[in-house]
Amino acid sequence: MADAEKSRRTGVLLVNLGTPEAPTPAAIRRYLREFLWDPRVVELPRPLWWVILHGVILWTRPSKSARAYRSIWTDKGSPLLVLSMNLARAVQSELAIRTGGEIIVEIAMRYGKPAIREKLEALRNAGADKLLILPLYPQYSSPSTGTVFDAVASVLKDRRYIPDIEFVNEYHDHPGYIRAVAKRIDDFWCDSGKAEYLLFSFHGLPERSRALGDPYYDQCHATAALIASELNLSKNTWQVVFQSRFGPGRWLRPYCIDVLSTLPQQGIRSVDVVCPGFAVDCLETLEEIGIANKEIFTKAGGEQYRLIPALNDSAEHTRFLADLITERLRSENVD
Ligand SMILES: C=CC1=C(C)c2cc3[nH]c(cc4nc(cc5[nH]c(cc1n2)c(C)c5CCC(=O)O)C(CCC(=O)O)=C4C)c(C)c3C=C
Ligand SMILES: [Fe+2]
Ligand SMILES: [Fe+2]
Repeated sequence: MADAEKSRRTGVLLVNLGTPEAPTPAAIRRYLREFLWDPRVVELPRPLWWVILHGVILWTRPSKSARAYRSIWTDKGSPLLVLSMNLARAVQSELAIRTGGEIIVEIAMRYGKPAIREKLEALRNAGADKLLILPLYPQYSSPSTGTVFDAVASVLKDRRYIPDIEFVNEYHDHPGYIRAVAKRIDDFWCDSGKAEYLLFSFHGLPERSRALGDPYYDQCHATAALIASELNLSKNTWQVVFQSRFGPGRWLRPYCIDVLSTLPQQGIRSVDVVCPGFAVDCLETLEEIGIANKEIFTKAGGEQYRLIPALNDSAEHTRFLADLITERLRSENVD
């Protein structure tokens, strides 16, 4: 390809969290060592956290998590990785139809493989001199979105030439995203009937992050309210909860498990749970929400409990992300 032709290409890097390479304690230990050492993920002073992480967490958590990962692992690997790769392929095809070969899409994981460094190299080698970084987190938080920026900056720090860069830091209220999730829920209800109550469950965050200015809590509430309004849900039929608490401190509330264990006492026997903070299904949706929390609700007297799948590589998700990417690239050209 001629150089002039090459230099017109834009590289899109989709980034998700990352996942262990196998559902084994050893692989999970390697994954957690990298993930939990990120200062945006655990903000304790380094020497203290090093002792806790290496002295306690990495000895206890991997075998417990291995059981959870084994319950959701597929023939092709971890759902988070498989579904993220399928989604990236679908977005690449959609953009190829819309723009020819002008936009190249890659998927990287913040922790583990495929690494951000490797995929940024691949985009450079493919002739992309303009980059759009799109973390697959609809709501901004420092430990999810913020750390993607750190990782990209750390790769580019070693380069002489810094490409033109666009960083999408959130899309929590984008009308296309809201419509896509609302349609997902509506399709689920058309196929399988509607529960009495809908829980919007988001990954938790330490309460302290909110106090320090992280917009995550407000953005989660805004996303849920917009979806509820798109679906015309009445006020007392849905609520926002937070899941996946880690460690002993106070995290964003109400906790999903607390609400699930009290709903049956309030006469609510059937619940659907949707997770609009997760672009694709993963351990936190499939195991924690889909399996473990179902048991909590049933034990408390609940009768019907269902997890509504994430957008994954659906046509609605693919089209929305392709729209978001083209909008952002177009607005960058206009400015
Ligand atoms: C919105 C996205 C996420 C935020 C915010 C987030 C914050 C956060 N997470 C932990 C600790 C753990 N998270 C784990 C799994 C996990 N977390 C996210 C997303 C967000 N995390 C996803 C998509 C997953 C699933 C990964 C997969 O392989 O499918 C885990 C590991 C699993 C386990 O052992 O339970 C931990 C640990 C903290 C401490 C934190 C913010 C401070
Ligand atoms: Fe997490
Ligand atoms: Fe979890």
